Amino acid sequence: MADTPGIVITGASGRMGQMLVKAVAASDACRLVAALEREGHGWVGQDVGTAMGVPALGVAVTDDPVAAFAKAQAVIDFTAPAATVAFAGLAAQARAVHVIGTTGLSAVDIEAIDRAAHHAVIVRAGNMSLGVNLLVQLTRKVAAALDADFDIEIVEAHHRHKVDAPSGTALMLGEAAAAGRGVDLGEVRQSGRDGVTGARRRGDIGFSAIRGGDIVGEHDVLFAADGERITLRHVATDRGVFVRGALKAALWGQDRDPGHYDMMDVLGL
Ligand SMILES: NC(=O)C1=CN([C@@H]2O[C@H](COP(=O)(O)OP(=O)(O)OC[C@H]3O[C@@H](n4cnc5c(N)ncnc54)[C@H](O)[C@@H]3O)[C@@H](O)[C@H]2O)C=CC1
Ligand SMILES: O=C(O)C1=N[C@H](C(=O)O)C[C@H](O)C1
Repeated sequence: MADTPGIVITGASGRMGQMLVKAVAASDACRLVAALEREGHGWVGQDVGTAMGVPALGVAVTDDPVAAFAKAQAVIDFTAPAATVAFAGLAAQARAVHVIGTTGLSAVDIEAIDRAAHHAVIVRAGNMSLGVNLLVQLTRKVAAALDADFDIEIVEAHHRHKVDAPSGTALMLGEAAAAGRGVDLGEVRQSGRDGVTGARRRGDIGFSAIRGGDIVGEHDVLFAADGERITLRHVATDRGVFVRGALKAALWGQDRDPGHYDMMDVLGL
């Protein structure tokens, strides 16, 4: 239907991109208006459905973000940091809602996204699933209830293709644990122990990353004290949980005031 929001999917050939293209094309609540890939990608110019090996969807893959965003009310973006920063500026110029799932963003990247959010709605989260966003809240509460006798360790596991560590989700959980404890994560973050590291520093928040096979995404927050342990765990077995969250965010963002939002805002948590 022409009056539903038009959506662009960036990184259309990616693991998330392909699932998002299919979900938008199948939805009654929005329309697929463009599928974007990087310049030189073999899919550019082909129908995105045909390229994915499903029936044609009547949308050719493009490498022109300006033309694609001009047709859209929302851009759903699971690509890579440099692309996402560029898309934030272009989506803001087009006044399209920009849903950002990309992880591995630096502090400088996030500042650039903040600037774009003065002009348009941006919803950004290292994890779009309902379950993880609830786990973030639980982590903050448990960390606030316990003192530093409980060592906090965050363990994440992902597929062999993932390029960033710790995962965006692990960092969300670490930020929540630090906030619950009333400390700055930057002061207590401990990533990548190797060699003679010395004993654990009281109050540190540790991160460990496992990479292998086709693991979709698993996160444990461990609170370990003398004589007892608590583990909070989320296991994603299907990327559909991220797709559902991203579509929800794209629709939620319509007619909102410009700003940099997250999935807590979208889910009302
Ligand atoms: N927030 C969340 O809930 C989730 C976040 N992610 C994040 O999303 C990102 C993508 O993940 P995957 O789909 O597994 O990766 P992928 O590598 O399968 O897909 C990325 C796609 O982006 C495309 N791309 C890169 N630069 C581009 C550009 N300049 N213009 C257009 N397309 C470009 C690539 O060609 C590729 O097709 C990662 O940062 C990942 O951590 C993944 C799943 C859930
Ligand atoms: O790269 C992935 O696959 C995922 N990335 C996100 C992250 O970095 O936390 C979310 C999810 O865990 C899958």
